Amino acid sequence: MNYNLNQGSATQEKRSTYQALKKLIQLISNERRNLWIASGIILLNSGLLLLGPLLIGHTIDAYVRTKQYQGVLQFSAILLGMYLIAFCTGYLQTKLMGGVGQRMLYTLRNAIFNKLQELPVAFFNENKAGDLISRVNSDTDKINQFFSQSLMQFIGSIVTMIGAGIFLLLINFELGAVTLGPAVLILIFTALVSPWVKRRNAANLKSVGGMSAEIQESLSNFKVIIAFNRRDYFRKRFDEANQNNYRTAIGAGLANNILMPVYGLLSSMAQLIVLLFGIYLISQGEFTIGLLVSYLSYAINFYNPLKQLAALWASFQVAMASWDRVSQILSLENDLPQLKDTVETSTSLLEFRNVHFSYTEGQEILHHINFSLEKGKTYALIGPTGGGKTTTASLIARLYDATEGTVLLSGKDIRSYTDEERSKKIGFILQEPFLFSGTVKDNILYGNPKYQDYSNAQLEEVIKAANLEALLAIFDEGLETLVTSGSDNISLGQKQLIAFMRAVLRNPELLILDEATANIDTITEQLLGMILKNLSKDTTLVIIAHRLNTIENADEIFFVNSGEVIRAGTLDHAMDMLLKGKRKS
Ligand SMILES: Nc1ncnc2c1ncn2[C@@H]1O[C@H](COP(=O)(O)OP(=O)(O)OP(=O)(O)O)[C@@H](O)[C@H]1O
Repeated sequence: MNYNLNQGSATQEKRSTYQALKKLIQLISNERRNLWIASGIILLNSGLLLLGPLLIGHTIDAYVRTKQYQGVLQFSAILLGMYLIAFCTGYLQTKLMGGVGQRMLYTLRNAIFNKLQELPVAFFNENKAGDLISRVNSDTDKINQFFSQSLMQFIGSIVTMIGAGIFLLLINFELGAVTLGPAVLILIFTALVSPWVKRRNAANLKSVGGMSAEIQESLSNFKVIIAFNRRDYFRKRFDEANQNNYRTAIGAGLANNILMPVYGLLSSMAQLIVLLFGIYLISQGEFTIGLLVSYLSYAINFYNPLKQLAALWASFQVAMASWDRVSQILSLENDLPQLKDTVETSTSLLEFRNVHFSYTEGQEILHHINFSLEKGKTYALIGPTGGGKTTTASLIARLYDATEGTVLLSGKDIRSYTDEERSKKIGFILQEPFLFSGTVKDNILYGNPKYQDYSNAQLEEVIKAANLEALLAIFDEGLETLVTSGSDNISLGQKQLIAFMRAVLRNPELLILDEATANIDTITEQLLGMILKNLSKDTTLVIIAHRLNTIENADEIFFVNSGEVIRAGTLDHAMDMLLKGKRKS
């Protein structure tokens, strides 16, 4: 599966705006009550707004022209009451929708974050963290802004327009038809430019994601940048990303505002038509001044919301473009599905059967691999850089699935285990261990529910029983040693020790160490060797190492080169192969 969100094919389905909107609305389905109340308020407000001109027209014709000022005062008081009700209900509606928007934002961010947690390693290889952060933070906020600030105005404007349009046609059909003529032009124009507006906004959001990715990359690599004095290089890259964002923002701004002047012009034209045609009708005795005043108000009530819609339409298009980016993530599926229980077909703890693997289609990294690992034995994977050791280990831990062939764990297809079952059986100490902010204890217990509620004293007992005591002693404050964000207060070797303790305490059946001792001094390395030796006799070890002394106790050595895994026999032979880069079948 192509997980690259910035390549068209990662979008699972091309959807119409209607379908996209329908899916988005589903997210706030539990807000039905609030939405109904808000909609009721809109209807009430629009009704009051539409009743106003009728009352004003009636007041002019019935009381102003006949100079009955008491009637004028009475109707003015009614109008004032109506405006006050509209003010209060408008406030209530803003409050309701603000809450709906924030809850939607909360749900949406949770949904994306949970989806990100479900996705496989391949997804994170293909996408930059900065772009993903921008989708989680900024795109969701754009959707929230539309829902909390614009949606009800949007609906209110449409309701008022429809109501005003009906009044215009009812009062005088001919005049109404002429008045509404420019609106038809506006509709056609809007329908024509909308896809373009959405594209401009999508390009802008993409550039915001790109800029965020640049910032993230330079911030997380700042030491290399400073050490290599490459600040100018990153400044230039950021400047390019910023310029791109500037260009696309101008494009989006223009697109978002293009409707405004057109709406303004056509709305003024409509009012001019009403005035000219209305005066003509009055001169013919078919219309009254009061009716013309009402009529003009309705025309304004029709075209003003239309102008407002032009602004709201832009916010709608931004929200839709944001939703496309967000739903792209939500519609992705993990391409490492769990198979239904399969039959046991191997007696080994782990077996690679005719395994082929490619990260990218057409570029095979592992070719036709066959080997098996037995319970309680220690295996070493050696070979030149880029030969495929980490890839082989990643397939053992099912970070990826074989493109062809099968990996069997305890005799069954590795794909038939749940993530929980598999991660319980297999421990993987990565080349670059990652630690979370917190304490050494938090990091050691990460992913280990068994000791989660243990006190420090109890945990220290467990650590002692696992022979890890000497490793913990390396940390000044023991279990309570702080690991700060980015874990810069801890050396790389110390990080590897924490990752080591984390993996050993989980007591897996198969433990993979990928260059796990590369940054550890020889004495501590010997200590780790002892700890590994004292692991349960049933634990199988897979050690990837460049330093050959690390693997001298291995029961079997595999030489991994050019995507092939070959039994290397003795350590001397393996060394010979490594030195000569010789390939042997
Ligand atoms: N995420 C990835 N996407 C595409 N290609 C990859 C990816 N990771 C590794 N490769 C490629 O796969 C090949 C094998 O890489 P791998 O990391 O398995 O080698 P290795 O033997 O572990 O190297 P080292 O000793 O340097 O850790 C290399 O050609 C590498 O470029």
